[in-house]
Amino acid sequence: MTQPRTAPDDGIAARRAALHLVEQATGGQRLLSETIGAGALERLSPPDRARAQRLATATLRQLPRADRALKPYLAKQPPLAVRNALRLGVVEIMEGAAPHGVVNAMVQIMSRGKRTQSYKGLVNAVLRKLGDQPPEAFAKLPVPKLPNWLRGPLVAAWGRRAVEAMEAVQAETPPLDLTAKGDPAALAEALGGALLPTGAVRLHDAGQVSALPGFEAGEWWVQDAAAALAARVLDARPGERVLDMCAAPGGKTMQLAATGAEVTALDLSETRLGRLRENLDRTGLVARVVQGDALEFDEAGYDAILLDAPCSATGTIRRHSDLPHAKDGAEFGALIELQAEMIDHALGLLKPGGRLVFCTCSLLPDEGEVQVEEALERHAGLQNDLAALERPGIEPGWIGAEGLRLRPDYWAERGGMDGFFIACLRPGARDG
Ligand SMILES: C[S@@+](CC[C@H](N)C(=O)[O-])C[C@H]1O[C@@H](n2cnc3c(N)ncnc32)[C@H](O)[C@@H]1O
Repeated sequence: MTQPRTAPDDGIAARRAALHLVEQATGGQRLLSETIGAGALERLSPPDRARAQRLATATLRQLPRADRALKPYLAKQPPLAVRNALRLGVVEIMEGAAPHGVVNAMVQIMSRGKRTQSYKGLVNAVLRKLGDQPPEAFAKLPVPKLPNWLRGPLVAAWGRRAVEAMEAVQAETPPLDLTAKGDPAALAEALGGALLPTGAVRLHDAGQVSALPGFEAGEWWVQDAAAALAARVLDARPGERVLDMCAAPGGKTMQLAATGAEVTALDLSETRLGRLRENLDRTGLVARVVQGDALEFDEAGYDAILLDAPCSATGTIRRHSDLPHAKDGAEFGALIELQAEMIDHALGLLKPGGRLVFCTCSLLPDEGEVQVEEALERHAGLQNDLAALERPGIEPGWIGAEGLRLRPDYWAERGGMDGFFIACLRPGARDG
């Protein structure tokens, strides 16, 4: 698939860009963030960029349903670029787009590519037939299942019914969650959103984020309701020295800075720190930004450290539907080792009486509960402060023996939440 063009059109540029993203995920095992980071959407207008991302994410979310819907019409599989065009087309139709517009756009896109032009008749015929189907036919297709490499460990950890409930939430377009810089109730009212019990503001069908009121003025930032809880558990106070150890792009840094704490935001990635700086500029919040490896950072004496460690990100699949297609779990072992090293290093940077909040956006106990169990074994006197997890809106049933476990199927009727694990650790006299 060639790079997208920018001229105003009938959604052609956005759809071509979406196809490029889908092709990279399904054929190149590249996450959308990686393809976008490499400049895939740079030549598009902001609305087309948002549309391309939305289309690619929806297509990857519904891929198994699209394949089922297409199967009766395909005697043999066409090349991947054509298959992905059919998948994208059928998902748009499933989600209520006018079939003739989708068919015309896809036929045009096929006719522009050397490898695809001979398939434009097939694309035309198949999408027209699918466009004639009643929308209920798509709604009855089975809920997409997670791939076996991930489903197996999740069923072992949480049980089959819980995983099915997570898959049902992951099959839906997630709402947009915002964290307010000021009063969340006022923000919810201004944007017509719902104020969640934990203080996040939830919007359904929000559209292009940067076009929402208050974005330019930095009155809020996008942050999943579950992700927002880690900084709440840390409960930073004005004047405290706080280290955000893996900080970029800065959702939690902004929460910490908004408390009046003296925040240092550390991250290995200069590119991601660029986004953190933009976020601080937009919101007018202040933090000291440091680029570096957390394991080599040796400035000690912090009152509190937030360690939002690099992880499998398996808790974020409802927002990042590319992950199950682009990943296979091969690198998770190395991440689990890195998380343990980071916990040990962070404990050594706390001042006596300090606290470490460790969190990951993972559904795998190896990146959450097991990390805490093993840290307690490695560090004599280390305390697991479960009382710190009792924050407004956090349901008692979410708190386990090792920490706060959040899952996509919690608040399912409200649109779910990302999977997260959060724990608050306090070194004893013999540790730290
Ligand atoms: C889960 S993300 C952090 C999200 C961030 N806390 C937020 O709320 O916006 C993990 C971060 O760890 C960073 N990272 C990975 N390895 C690192 C290391 N050795 N030292 C510091 N940061 C690292 C990545 O660049 C990434 O930005």
